[in-house]
Amino acid sequence: MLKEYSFEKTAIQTFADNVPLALRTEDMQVFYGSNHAMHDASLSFPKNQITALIGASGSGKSTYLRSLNRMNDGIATVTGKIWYHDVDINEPDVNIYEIRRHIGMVFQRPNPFSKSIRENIIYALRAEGIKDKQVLAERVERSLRGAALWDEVKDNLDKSALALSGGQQQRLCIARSIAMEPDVLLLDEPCSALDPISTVKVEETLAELRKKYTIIIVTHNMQQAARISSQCAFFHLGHVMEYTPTATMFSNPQIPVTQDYISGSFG
Ligand SMILES: Nc1ncnc2c1ncn2[C@@H]1O[C@H](COP(=O)(O)OP(=O)(O)OP(=O)(O)O)[C@@H](O)[C@H]1O
Repeated sequence: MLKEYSFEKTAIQTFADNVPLALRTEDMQVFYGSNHAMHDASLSFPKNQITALIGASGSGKSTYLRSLNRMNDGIATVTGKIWYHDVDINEPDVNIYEIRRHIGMVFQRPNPFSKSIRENIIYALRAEGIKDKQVLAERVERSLRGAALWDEVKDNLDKSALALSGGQQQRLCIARSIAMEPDVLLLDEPCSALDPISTVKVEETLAELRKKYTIIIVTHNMQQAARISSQCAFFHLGHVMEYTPTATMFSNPQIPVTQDYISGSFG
């Protein structure tokens, strides 16, 4: 039986004024009808770092992540503020397509379009009005290199994306996201459908991408969170309970619920 923990006792780090932030939420609450799925989530995400969101199934990690680029529009009611630079992107009048250009998302299951590798990358760019062949070719190469896929596919860009392995497809989805040159990349358990070798490739890719992008990743895999993230947020039953440097979370968790989760008592 799951112990009851106090939601009053949390350990949430904030950052000094001189730490540049890519994104910040203030008192975010999410409701699916009458289900209050996320309570008072106030977190800051430093630029060019990887932040991992961890917690048991149903704790609200995806709900929180999806709210960051308004993917919950029409599905849930999200209140509170989501600061991207000086703009509260949770305001109804902001352009959500524009937001998603800056805050891209990669999903759990690789979901390439049923088109060629090249087309997967340039589809959205064309929709943005980029027509110049040279520019498109450069973006294809840059994005595939960024996602550490270029060497494996450069001679087969017209091959169907669906013929790639699962791990390659996921890196193609990352390439598709970074082709839009976002600032922030949200990843919802991007490795859960991948084998260990593909997982290592994706993790290496993320470590490289961090130099250019801010990354927020949901993962069930605590070893993965420990390997790749600078800070970690632990979610429990729709509450952010602890947000600390990753080394602290795994070696010296601050509150009982995190200690129990990390030590495998539940989840
Ligand atoms: N589309 C939806 N409609 C209604 N309720 C939802 C929806 N998505 C999530 N929920 C509810 O919100 C709560 C949090 O779910 P969420 O998927 O965010 O958790 P999670 O921590 O990401 O779980 P998992 O690790 O299993 O993906 C759960 O009670 C879930 O049933």
